[in-house]
Formats: sequence, structure tokens, C-alpha cells
Amino acid sequence: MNTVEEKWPQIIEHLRVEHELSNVSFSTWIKPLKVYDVINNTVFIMVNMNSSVEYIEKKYLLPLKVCIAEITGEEYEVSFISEDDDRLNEIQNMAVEASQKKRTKSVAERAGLNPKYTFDTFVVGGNNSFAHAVSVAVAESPGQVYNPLFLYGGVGLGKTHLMHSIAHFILDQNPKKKILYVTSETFTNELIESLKNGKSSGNESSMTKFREKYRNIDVLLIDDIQFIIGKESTQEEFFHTFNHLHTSGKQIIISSDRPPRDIETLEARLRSRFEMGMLADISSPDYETRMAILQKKIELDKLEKYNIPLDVIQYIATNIKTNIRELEGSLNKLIALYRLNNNEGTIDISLAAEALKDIISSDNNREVTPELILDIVADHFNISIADLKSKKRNAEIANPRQVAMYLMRTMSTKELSLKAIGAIFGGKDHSTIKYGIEKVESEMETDETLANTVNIIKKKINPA
Ligand SMILES: Nc1ncnc2c1ncn2[C@@H]1O[C@H](COP(=O)(O)OP(=O)(O)OP(=O)(O)O)[C@@H](O)[C@H]1O
Repeated sequence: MNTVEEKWPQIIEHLRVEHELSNVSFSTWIKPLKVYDVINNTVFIMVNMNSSVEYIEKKYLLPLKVCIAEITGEEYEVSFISEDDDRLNEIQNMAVEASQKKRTKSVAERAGLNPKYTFDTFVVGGNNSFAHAVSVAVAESPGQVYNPLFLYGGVGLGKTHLMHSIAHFILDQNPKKKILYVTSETFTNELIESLKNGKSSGNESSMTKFREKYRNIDVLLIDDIQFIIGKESTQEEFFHTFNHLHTSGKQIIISSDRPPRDIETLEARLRSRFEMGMLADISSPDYETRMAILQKKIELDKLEKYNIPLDVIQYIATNIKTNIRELEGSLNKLIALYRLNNNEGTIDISLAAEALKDIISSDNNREVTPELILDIVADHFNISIADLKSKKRNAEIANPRQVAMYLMRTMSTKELSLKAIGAIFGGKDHSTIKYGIEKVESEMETDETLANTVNIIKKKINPA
């Protein structure tokens, strides 16, 4: 049942009270209305045979629209229909189409894909045209052309975006394809958990489940493979997963921050497997590509309304060279600064300079600041920096927050006192910070999954 249908009794009650409808009006016109369907944000309401659609439309369309928005929190169009309406067939077809679209989308969502990362939103430039071309080829003929496809390149240059694009494309062609996208961190942590559960329960069923999950698929996408380096048991398991899929003609797509030959602790047998398909690198975008990416983002995020002057876009493209995530981040920061000022200032180069101030970082030997740690931890756990700094206590936020505290204490270039860390997290007491840090430290000793995650974040902060 959709939200409008679910909340229909509240919606009409709200209408009755707000518009002071008499009992007669209410029971004559409103009570008999039924939600017929909600399709693409339009609520179709069936009007009783004996009522007049024209009259109800004239008198109640607007009030009802407002009440629906107030009760559901979402804006809908409202359309009244009658049982002998010529449009009924058309509406039913629309409903079927919409539910098919929804199903395809949920297949993509289930596969862990970001809906924004598609080939349509990917800007092709000299830095990525080869990687893009081979990705399209793999998407068109999974398992048949380049297997595995190994995409590599520096931080924030579009590897994940390309991988998701391949997966979306395959699912669009055939929603039944079984696609699994994971980071190597997830693969490792799930393996650790399965081994642990297998040991404690004394049976192998958890490992069997793990293997079923990773082997019973058509396409495996594994992101940031560099993070399984140095872990023998993970490499061993991955080797078998790889062989199983590869010999059955299933497609494997891998990303890494460097080519296989430069991953020192990668076992030779895995390295040779990775090198037997297609290696494609993505390098830093040139100026024209950076401009094109900024323009695309303005279009996709509907930022045209801010009329950002061309010289401001050029200023950002000139100054942020090596990381597309930072390129996008500066545009977001610029808009945020402008809005902070109640949209009253002007978007000019000096505002852009302020936006860039926090973002421009020398890539080598970058200083580890609290802001950098907040940024990377938030990005890693897919939560906002505001949440990290907030007082929310649910585990999804509180645990990453404690990890951030621990990292600030142990990794910051300038040593930070407990009090200083407390100030960053909204004025928390130094004992709270101490507790958080010690909790992470002691849990890392027994919880291998947490230790693995913290180590990966450390490598993201300090990739050397
Ligand atoms: N060619 C491109 N066109 C449009 N957007 C891009 C392009 N390349 C990267 N981006 C955007 O830049 C951001 C970072 O890209 P992505 O996460 O794919 O990088 P990555 O190489 O996987 O980084 P990491 O090494 O951190 O995993 C994303 O928001 C992505 O949409």
C-alpha cells in the first residue's frame, strides 16, 4: 500500500477539520472518495458514480492537495476519475509501466549500486576514454570480451562510477542478471565473520553461505582490491572465488588504486590472474574534462538557478586538478557558502577562493587535519559530517564517531588534546573522548572486522 492510501483516513479527517466541513458535505462528497492508484506522483481518486467530478474538482482539488502534502510530507498532483472514465485503461497501463520501472530500480538498489553512477552521467575525456570504451564493451558482452576487467587509477577519479555504470547497463538489458558489487573491505569482513561463525558453531554452514553468495552470480564487481593486500586467508578465498567465476564464464570487474604489478603484497598467482584480462587506467582529467565535469554536475544537480559565472567555474577547474571528488566538493562548498548568506551575496572568485581553501591539498605529504579525518570517515561510512559531529547516539553514527576520535588522537599531524577533540565534536567532555578512543582501541584487539575497517580508513587518510 502506498503512503497516500495508508494515510487516507487521516487526510480526509484533516480536510474536514481544517475546512470546517459540515457532516452533510463531508459524507456527500469526501467520504465516498477512494484512492484508485498513485502513479509517478499523481494520486488518482475515484469519484462515486452519483457525484459530480467537475464539482468536486472545483471545490476540493486544491484543499485536498494541501492536506495530502501536510499529512504525507510529500507533494502530489491530484486527479479525479470516475468509473466510466475513458482514461482508466491508460491509467492502468501507466501503473504497469511504473511498477516495472520501480522493479528494475530496486534490482539495481539491491545490487548495492548508486543510481547516479551511470554511463549517461560519466564525462569522457582523454584521461578515461580507454577505460570507458572497455567498460562499455564489457557491459555489452559480460563474460565474453575482457575478463577480468581491471580498472586502476588514483583516488576519486571515477573507478567506482564506471563500475556501477557497467552494472546498471547490464541490469537495464537484463534485470534477471545476478550482479554483486562489493568493496574488498566488505568481502574481507564477511569472510572474517563467516569463518568466525563457522568456528563457534562448529559447522561449515556459514562458509557455505558465503561461498554461495559470491559464486552464484553472473557478474562480480569488487572495488578497491588494494585493501585485501597482505591478508593471506582473504587472498586465498578470493583466488578460489575468482577461479570459480572465471571458469564458468562469469564476468569479474576489479578496481584498485594501482596496477597489479605495483601491489607488493599481492600473491603472484592472483597478480597473474588479474593481468590475464584487460588492464585500463584512469588518470587525472585535463582542464577541458574538468570543465565538462563541472558543467555536467551543474546540469545534473540543477544548479543553473545560481547562475554561477563562467570565470568562477574556470577558477575551480584551474585549481583542482587531481581528484574529481574534490572538484565536485568545491562546487558544493561554493553553493553552501552562498546559501549561508541567505542567497544574498554574489558568487564570484573570492567566494570560490574561500570554498577552495579547505579543499586544496598538496597530494603528497598532505597534512592530516581533523577536517580531513572527518571527511574520510564520513565518506567511508556514508554518513554526513554533521551527523559525525552531532549528539545522535544510534550505533550507525556513534561508532564511526568514536573511530574518528581515535584517528584524530593517533594520526593528526599536530598533536590534539582530548579537550581539543571534544571541541571538534560539539564541545564534548574530555572523558567522553577518552572513553570513545579506549573503546575503539580495546575492541580492535578482539574484533577483527573493526580492526580491518580502521586499517582501511588509515590507508585512505595516509595512502603512502
Ligand atoms: N568522468 C567523470 N564524469 C563525471 N563524474 C565523475 C567522473 N569521474 C568521477 N566522477 C565523480 O567523481 C566522484 C568520485 O568518483 P569515484 O567514487 O568513482 O572515484 P574512485 O576512483 O572510485 O575513488 P576511490 O579511489 O576513492 O574509490 C564521484 O562523485 C563521481 O561521480
